[in-house]
Amino acid sequence: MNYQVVVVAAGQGSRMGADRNKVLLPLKGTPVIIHTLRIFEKDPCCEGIVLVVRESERDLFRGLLEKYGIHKVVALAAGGSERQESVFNGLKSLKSSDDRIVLVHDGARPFIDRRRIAGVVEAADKHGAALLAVPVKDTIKQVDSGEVRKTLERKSLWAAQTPQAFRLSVILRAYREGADRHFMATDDASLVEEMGMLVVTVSGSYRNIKLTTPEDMIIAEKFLEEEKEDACGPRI
Ligand SMILES: Nc1ccn([C@@H]2O[C@H](COP(=O)(O)OP(=O)(O)OP(=O)(O)O)[C@@H](O)[C@H]2O)c(=O)n1
Ligand SMILES: C[C@](O)(CO)[C@H](O)COP(=O)(O)O
Repeated sequence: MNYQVVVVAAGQGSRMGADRNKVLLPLKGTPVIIHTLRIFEKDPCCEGIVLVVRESERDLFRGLLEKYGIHKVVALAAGGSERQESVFNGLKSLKSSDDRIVLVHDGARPFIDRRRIAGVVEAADKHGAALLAVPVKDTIKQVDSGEVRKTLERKSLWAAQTPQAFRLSVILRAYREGADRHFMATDDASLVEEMGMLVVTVSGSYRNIKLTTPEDMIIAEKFLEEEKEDACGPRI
């Protein structure tokens, strides 16, 4: 099933502590964001990409798209001070009918695969809203000022990933209502949940990491090495 995708790349990358936007950092010599965009560029079901970037980096991203032959980006939308604002700007830039499926994906997640993209698109077509998620591996504690307040029951806890997929009418309404009510969320599905609508999960991958801190870059380089070995066979 065809879809369009909003890819957000307008963050500060403060937890990465790099000298630039973390999605511009190189992985095996190629910017993180290009690794991410290539997946959608090569997916025949992807009808178009809206890329959300900081105004100050608009020309830089345009140059990268040209250099690496990313042709499916149909619009560059303006990033905001929070991810939620960036996503909303991206959604408003989409030219699509209300019943079509749209994905929202973090530019900092370059290890998504087409099978899982198809799975979350299909789930959104059936239910209206879906996200990739994986069971948490650690025990999660609710802590206040260094004191444990509660240990959450791990078997019901899942870590949300992206892409998150929605019928366009559903996610646009969720973002508009969230803005009207000044409801802040760290992911997109939360805004749909806030409306009391069903959101379903699709099994994600532990490889679908969000590059957030420097350790994640080390893991990402290793993932790329493995992908290269798989493609070309193990090095003798
Ligand atoms: N105002 C923002 C904040 C985040 N993002 C994007 O949302 C994704 C997930 O956000 P996160 O990992 O938090 O990125 P940063 O906000 O850049 O990181 P940090 O919180 O460490 O500053 C990233 O691809 C980031 O570029 C965005 O487009 N606009
Ligand atoms: C959307 C997300 O990737 C789901 O886990 C996550 O909430 C993004 O959080 P961030 O602080 O904007 O990276």
